[in-house]
Amino acid sequence: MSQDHRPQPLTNQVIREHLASLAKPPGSLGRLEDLAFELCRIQQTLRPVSSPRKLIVFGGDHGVISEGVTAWPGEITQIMLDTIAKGKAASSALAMATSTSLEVFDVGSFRGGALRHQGSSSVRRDYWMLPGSRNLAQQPAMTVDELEQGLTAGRQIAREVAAQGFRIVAGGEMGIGNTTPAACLTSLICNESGALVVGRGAGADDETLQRKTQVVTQAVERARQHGTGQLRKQLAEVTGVELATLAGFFAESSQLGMVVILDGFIATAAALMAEVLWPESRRNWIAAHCSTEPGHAIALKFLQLDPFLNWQMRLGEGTGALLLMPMLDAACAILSEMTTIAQLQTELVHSRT
Ligand SMILES: O=C(O)c1ccc[n+]([C@@H]2O[C@H](COP(=O)([O-])O)[C@@H](O)[C@H]2O)c1
Ligand SMILES: Cc1cc2nc[nH]c2cc1C
Repeated sequence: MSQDHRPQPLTNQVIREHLASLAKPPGSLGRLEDLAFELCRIQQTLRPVSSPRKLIVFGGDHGVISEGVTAWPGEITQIMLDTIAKGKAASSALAMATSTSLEVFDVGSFRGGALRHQGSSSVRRDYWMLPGSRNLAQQPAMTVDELEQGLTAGRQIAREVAAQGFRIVAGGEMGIGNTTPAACLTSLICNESGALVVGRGAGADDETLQRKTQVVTQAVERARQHGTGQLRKQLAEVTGVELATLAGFFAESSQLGMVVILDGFIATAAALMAEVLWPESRRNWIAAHCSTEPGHAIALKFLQLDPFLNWQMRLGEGTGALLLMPMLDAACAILSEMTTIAQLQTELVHSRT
């Protein structure tokens, strides 16, 4: 009889027993043990790695800003993408501090098309596809074909990153106005009211918040009219270019076996889209933190992800994901360096003889 030589999957039980066998009271490293567990489970080894790692920041603009849903002008998207690539933004600083590679893609800023063939910036524009999404208060933000193009671009970028040898990836975003489509997607997918998922984004005042809630509520109502059998049509109504690309990136990164670190509210809204399009993509995801945007906790609960940090952050750009990187190193270190309780018992016996 021929024997099956395929490697047996590493079960959750084996991982738990291994963590319990290390030289400490069982469970005493708290959430660090949960993080170590996740790395073992995803990488299917008791000696996981936390590097090499890379953050991709995806940029896009949003036609809906003409409704007055954000405190900032759209031009800031482009300026911040350049600032991140030049090493002068929060994400650049944290990527440097955590030994994480960083690449910036403009996939849909208003002016990206005009800048596409200028080689002077380190922002990549080879996947640029649209001068922003359309105003989702008035019409579908994207066509189904455009949504598909965004998803495909994100999947292609994930393949590039995997081919470069990265084992841990994070996806971040930069897009003035993008908490509006993120709130729409969260409301639509998690079946929650607009009022519960809308927040102040990058600093909306009371009036802006009220307008934004109305815009989100109405757009989601319109999207729902397509019916659940028309998922892509529903999503295209209320999404954005960087969100679509992120969704493809998250889904394909899982498919390729990389560990995916999720960032804030917008990144998680893109992850929601990936999960409904490619169910079980979430198996390779780790939620770094919970943003102060009220929709974020709702989206994470839907994905059954328990965030590791709660640092009252709401910046985006992948900053929350970057903050978790040193903790991934810590989780790998306990697994590779610690001795076992069994060893302590042996030493105890020796010390008594
Ligand atoms: O990551 C988050 O949780 C987060 C929460 C609020 C705002 N942001 C960032 O702020 C921008 C969107 O805010 P807004 O108000 O213009 O929709 C966008 O560039 C995001 O990266 C990010
Ligand atoms: C300055 C600024 C930086 C950002 N980074 C991510 N979103 C942002 C929004 C603003 C406004």
